[in-house]
Amino acid sequence: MTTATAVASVKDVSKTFGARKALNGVSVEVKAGEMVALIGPSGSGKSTLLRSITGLQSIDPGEGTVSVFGEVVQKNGRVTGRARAARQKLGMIFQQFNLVGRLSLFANVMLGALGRIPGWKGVMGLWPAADKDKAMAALHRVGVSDYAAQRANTLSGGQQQRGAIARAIVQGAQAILADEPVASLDPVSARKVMELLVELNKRDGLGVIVTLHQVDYAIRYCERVVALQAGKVVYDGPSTGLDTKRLIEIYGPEFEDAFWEAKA
Ligand SMILES: Nc1ncnc2c1ncn2[C@@H]1O[C@H](COP(=O)(O)OP(=O)(O)OP(=O)(O)O)[C@@H](O)[C@H]1O
Repeated sequence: MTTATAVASVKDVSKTFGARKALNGVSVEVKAGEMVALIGPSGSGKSTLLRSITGLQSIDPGEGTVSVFGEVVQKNGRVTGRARAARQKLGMIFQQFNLVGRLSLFANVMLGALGRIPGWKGVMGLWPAADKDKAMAALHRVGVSDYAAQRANTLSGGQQQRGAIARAIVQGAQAILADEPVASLDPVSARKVMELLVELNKRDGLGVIVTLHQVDYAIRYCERVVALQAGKVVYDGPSTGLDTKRLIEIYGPEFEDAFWEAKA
């Protein structure tokens, strides 16, 4: 049953690329305040599922629907007019950070507020003082306020990713959707980013959906895990329920590679 407070409600969603079904009848609901890891072997459909929720990827025509915070954002294979407003409630974090490299970290974080600032003011740098304060507070919170004036492309990956999280905070996101947020980071930076996501979930009540290559992180940081295999949900339950047998079933020959940090 769909609840109005669900961050995302995905019902019977398929997505076909040519002859390949990236998603094959997927149904998942993530409630507000949950922190859910999406795991599965390479090509199992994790990113496609996340992109379908954000409306960046249209789903196959048919019965499948995607709702975000109670608004239907995909129906009959089409992204609806509600998707844009719903997306505003989602802070998106990507593997490659998606900051504007030539802009300062501060300006990048201010871009999170752009949805609320008339364009010309944003372009001229005439940010309202309250938003500037908010941006600095967000940078401070994620631990990179010392780098506010530095160009984003001169920052380390971990600093950039924390900046991207600050941008989501300034945006006023009610949930974070993170696609492989730690895949390009060293283990220490990766842990800091995962701890930040946990903190936003536990302290601020933000829903978090995070795709992860490394099962270690899913088990350590997320209470619920949804595992995909060839576009189908093959596990949806507590991370504590993922024993070796299950993981071998999910990953097959890639099983050992899924424990990236343990081997490092
Ligand atoms: N735009 C596209 N065009 C064609 N095929 C695509 C496209 N996007 C995804 N696919 C295919 O859909 C399947 C699922 O891809 P997806 O990126 O969702 O998997 P994933 O689980 O996120 O993989 P990875 O862990 O390697 O990032 C793959 O077979 C992929 O090649």
